[in-house]
Amino acid sequence: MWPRRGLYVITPDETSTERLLARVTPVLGLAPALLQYRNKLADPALRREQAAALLPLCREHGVPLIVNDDWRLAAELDADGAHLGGDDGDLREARHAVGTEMILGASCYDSIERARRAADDGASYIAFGAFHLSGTKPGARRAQPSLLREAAALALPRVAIGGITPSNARPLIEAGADLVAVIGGLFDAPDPQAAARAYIACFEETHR
Ligand SMILES: Cc1ncc(COP(=O)(O)OP(=O)(O)O)c(N)n1
Ligand SMILES: Cc1ncsc1CCOP(=O)(O)O
Ligand SMILES: [Mg+2]
Repeated sequence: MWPRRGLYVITPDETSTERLLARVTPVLGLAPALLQYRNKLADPALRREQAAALLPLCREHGVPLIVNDDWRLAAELDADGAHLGGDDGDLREARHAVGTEMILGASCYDSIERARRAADDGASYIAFGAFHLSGTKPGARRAQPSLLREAAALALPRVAIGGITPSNARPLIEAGADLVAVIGGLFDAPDPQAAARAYIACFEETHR
């Protein structure tokens, strides 16, 4: 059973596999709930290489590896899961193909309807956001924290994403975020490991 609460680390766009591993390792050492491999600069061969390189590292630290966008690659590599957005294929088809064990996350943006559909189609978690302006994805659709409360009825772990920092994470956790997914707040920080500690502390200090 994967952890249903805590920090969800997403990798930065990094074209050097060596540098990617060096950047991710200190954060993995803090045992975040999940790690997602996401790289919008990589071609298919580099994506395969980098996801495959992250897998043993994640296993060593006991952190489930989620592959962004591509459930087939996740299945092929025997990763722990995949994250699917609106342009990343059919969730129901993916669930049927990968079986019940694999973690399949779904982007629901600002839509409770989308979240209901994702729940019906076999999502393991539902992700909402962006809640704040994201430097990584400045054009991302924006969502309100009240959506996290509304989504409690779906009884799936709720992920908040988009411009989340240790300073603005607490209200989202109070509103119902079980996991906070972060790229820039970690990897643009001068000390990503210290930043990861600060996010983890938000969960320890915020009770619902
Ligand atoms: C945990 C999590 N939530 C949302 C997203 C965004 O997925 P998507 O809308 O497909 O956008 P890209 O990440 O592909 O740019 C995510 N990756 N992870
Ligand atoms: C992939 C994605 N989807 C909505 S915002 C976002 C980027 C999240 O990165 P950051 O934590 O840097 O805002
Ligand atoms: Mg996607």
